[in-house]
Amino acid sequence: MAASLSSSVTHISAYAAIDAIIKEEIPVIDLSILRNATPNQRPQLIQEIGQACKEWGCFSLINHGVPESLRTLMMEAFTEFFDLSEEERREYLGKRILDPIRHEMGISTTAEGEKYSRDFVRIFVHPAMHSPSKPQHFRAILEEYARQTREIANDLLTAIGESLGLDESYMEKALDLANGHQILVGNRYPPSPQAHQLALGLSAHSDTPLLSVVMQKGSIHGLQVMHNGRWIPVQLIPGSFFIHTGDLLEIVSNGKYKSLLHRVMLDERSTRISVVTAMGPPVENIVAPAPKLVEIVSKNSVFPSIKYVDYVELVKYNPFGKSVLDLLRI
Ligand SMILES: O=C(O)CCC(=O)C(=O)O
Ligand SMILES: [Fe+2]
Repeated sequence: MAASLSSSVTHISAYAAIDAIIKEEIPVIDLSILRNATPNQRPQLIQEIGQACKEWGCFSLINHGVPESLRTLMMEAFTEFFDLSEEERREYLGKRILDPIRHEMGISTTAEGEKYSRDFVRIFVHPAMHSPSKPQHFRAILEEYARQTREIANDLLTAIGESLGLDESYMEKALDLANGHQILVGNRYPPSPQAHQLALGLSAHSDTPLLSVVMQKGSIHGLQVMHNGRWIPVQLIPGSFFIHTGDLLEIVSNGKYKSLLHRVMLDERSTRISVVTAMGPPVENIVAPAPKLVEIVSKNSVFPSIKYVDYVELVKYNPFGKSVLDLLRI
């Protein structure tokens, strides 16, 4: 009896363990299916995207249509940028938050005193296109990569709007995505042997814009996402993009889709490079909860209206050590 009881307990706990693993699998969305869906097929896909945004705030995107050759060229161009001499990169160093090209290097410290180490270059690529002048072909590659990833972000934002019950064109029109503000960031994280006692590449944060599209080089994983109170390492499917929600989407959705909290851990032996592009409305636009969601979801606005640039300034100069979304929440 005892034996059979214990074996059935083992059986149940094995299933529970499998269940836990399944539950922790980041959702996968196939963009080609969404783009080619018939009107009958679309609602199911919209629902899957909505569920991924609500439960996870992120998903892997496969069959996205960006050729692997372009992704590789973009990675190589950022790698070459980081390999330029300090002298050559100096003109972009440490300027103001709204400068079109901003480069920073080395170790930073959070408000809580946590140290983290990464080099990055952040470039505004739309509606006005900017690019460092080196390496030589950077601008052409950047322009094409930005265009293709912008199309992806905009298609997904339309679908996300639909998943919130908004009209098909709400996101595009209310947020003026055709003139939207797109940022491209190249990140380089150094290896960190245990003896250095430096574990973090980027401290826990959420991204400001609506939606982020992440690509990483090779299989050096380091990105982690907060899910149900735990940090989950992201194992990127080769060739996929990793998509996640940002603060402005949390505002537009009136709190229904939370902005994803994420961080990056350093690898003991290898340098990791990632390229992140994020899409927002034009920087002078006012961002507010969609009126329909205020009526349907809560009868109240969870957030006040705020100009995108003002939000960016708040994030940059926030002295409270608390997320700006939490400070704004009504
Ligand atoms: O390196 C990554 O995978 C993510 C970087 C990131 O979170 C950011 O640039 O905001
Ligand atoms: Fe981020």
